[in-house]
Amino acid sequence: MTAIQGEHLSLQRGYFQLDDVNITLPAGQLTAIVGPNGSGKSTLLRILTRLLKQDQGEVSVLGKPVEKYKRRDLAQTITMLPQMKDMLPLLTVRELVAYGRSPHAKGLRTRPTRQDQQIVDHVMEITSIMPYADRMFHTLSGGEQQKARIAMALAQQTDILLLDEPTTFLDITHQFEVMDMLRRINHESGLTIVMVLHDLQQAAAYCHHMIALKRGRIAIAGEPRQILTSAFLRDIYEMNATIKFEGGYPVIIPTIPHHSGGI
Ligand SMILES: Nc1ncnc2c1ncn2[C@@H]1O[C@H](COP(=O)(O)OP(=O)(O)OP(=O)(O)O)[C@@H](O)[C@H]1O
Repeated sequence: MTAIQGEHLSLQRGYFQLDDVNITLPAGQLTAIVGPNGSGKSTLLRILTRLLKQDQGEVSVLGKPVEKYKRRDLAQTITMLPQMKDMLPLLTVRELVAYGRSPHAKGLRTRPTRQDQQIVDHVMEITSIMPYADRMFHTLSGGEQQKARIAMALAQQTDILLLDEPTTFLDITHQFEVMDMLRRINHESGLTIVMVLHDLQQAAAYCHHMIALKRGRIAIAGEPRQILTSAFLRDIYEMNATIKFEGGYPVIIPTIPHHSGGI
């Protein structure tokens, strides 16, 4: 089953052109969208979530054209967590997570229901942020903040979660903690998770499916361990490297030119 389908998507933004992109995001899987800086990853995510309108092409979400969704129905189906730098609200962690329930509020009701509270508690448990529930969000470390933001997105209880660079700015321990957590949630609940990632090793180790963009076009898509090759790195990132699998984990070994007199 397909979670999101984009057909012949094009958009001109200044000098940048997203050019006839055809994309299929499988339901119930972890998908990585990768590609060099400025290749159009965030632009594509924003089109897929109707935050940006394409010049041409169609997007369908769970088989239904995205423009046929009422705003509230779409917010109950799909959520996108933007990059971390975009958000620093003056709320407690619990208030922030509860904010994820807003698409489910009935009428003008602003007070959370008992069910809302149970969902908020549940997502704070599974993201291990319960100990910070009453702390102000801005006092948390980067890794704790990212888990709180993910909890807020999970509280929205959508079928599809899109994350723009969920591990950027995190130290290596927190990067793996977040990736492990997302894989566990996908495995346990079948939530469709789509992430823009810069770390190709993590993308290949954790994701079922990988889509690479280059200069506004889809360069290649497929099973990450199959497509992550030296040719992939040369064609898409213009770098020379070899790839080894150590204990099943892909390791990129760059070819570093030797300069006389260097280290
Ligand atoms: N509002 C805008 N006006 C003009 N150009 C824009 C606008 N927004 C984005 N762009 C350009 O579109 C291109 C693609 O941007 P986008 O943010 O989608 O790339 P990205 O692949 O997500 O990059 P990164 O990995 O650096 O986050 C970039 O060259 C960017 O400068």
